[in-house]
Amino acid sequence: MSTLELLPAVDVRDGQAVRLVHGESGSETSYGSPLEAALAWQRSGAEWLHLVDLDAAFGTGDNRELISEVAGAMDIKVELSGGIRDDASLAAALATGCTRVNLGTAALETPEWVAKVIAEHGDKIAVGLDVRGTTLRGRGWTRDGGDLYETLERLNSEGCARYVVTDIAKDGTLQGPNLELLRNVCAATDRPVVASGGVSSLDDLRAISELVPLGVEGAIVGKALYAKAFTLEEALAAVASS
Ligand SMILES: O=C(O)c1ccccc1NCC(=O)[C@H](O)[C@H](O)COP(=O)(O)O
Repeated sequence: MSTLELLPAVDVRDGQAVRLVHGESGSETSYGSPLEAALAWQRSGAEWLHLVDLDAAFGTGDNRELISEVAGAMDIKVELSGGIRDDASLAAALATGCTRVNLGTAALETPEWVAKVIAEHGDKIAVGLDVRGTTLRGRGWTRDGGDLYETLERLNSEGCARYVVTDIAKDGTLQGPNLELLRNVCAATDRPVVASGGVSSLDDLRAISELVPLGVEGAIVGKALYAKAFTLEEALAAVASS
């Protein structure tokens, strides 16, 4: 069985590495320099970095130069997310040298553009399915954007390579991942799924690892690492032996 990939998260707001609760603007806890955080995860053995420009996601500006600096400093693969909604922001994201980008709002608001860039860029494009219940949320998770399973069916038919699935109710809460949601999404697609939101313990990571045969490829871990619930080295060892 393949090993679950781990993607430690660096979410950037106003130049700082932060974690939010339920993705809500204003709920930030700050964890200092994004570059230092990213380099620390790399030193600890990460193969991936999940890098988010929260200001771009919320429409409160952007951290484009800093994001580019962080991505450029990495020897590991980078997944870039936040505010990538048109040709200019996609070009800027890809120019960082990142391995892939996550589109969120655009998949809900400009589906024709998303179909076009999926056709052009293949597996450099993932779509973030950020849900409350089964309702998708866009614009920094502040606006409803349609039904999860209808959107998934459309994206499957357009050739979307991969989904990053977040239960907003769990995100940043250390309450454990929504395993049922992950199972349901895996049942509705044959594309790989990256789980995001709520990981609180090594047991959570072991539980997500059990979904690898169903199609879960990776897990994003944010708050638990910053809160020192476990180290990244411990997490990598836990998934390697699952
Ligand atoms: O990814 C986005 O575009 C985004 C937009 C608005 C609010 C939050 C957003 N992302 C948050 C993340 O990707 C978190 O890093 C990730 O879900 C980790 O969650 P957790 O392990 O619960 O801290």
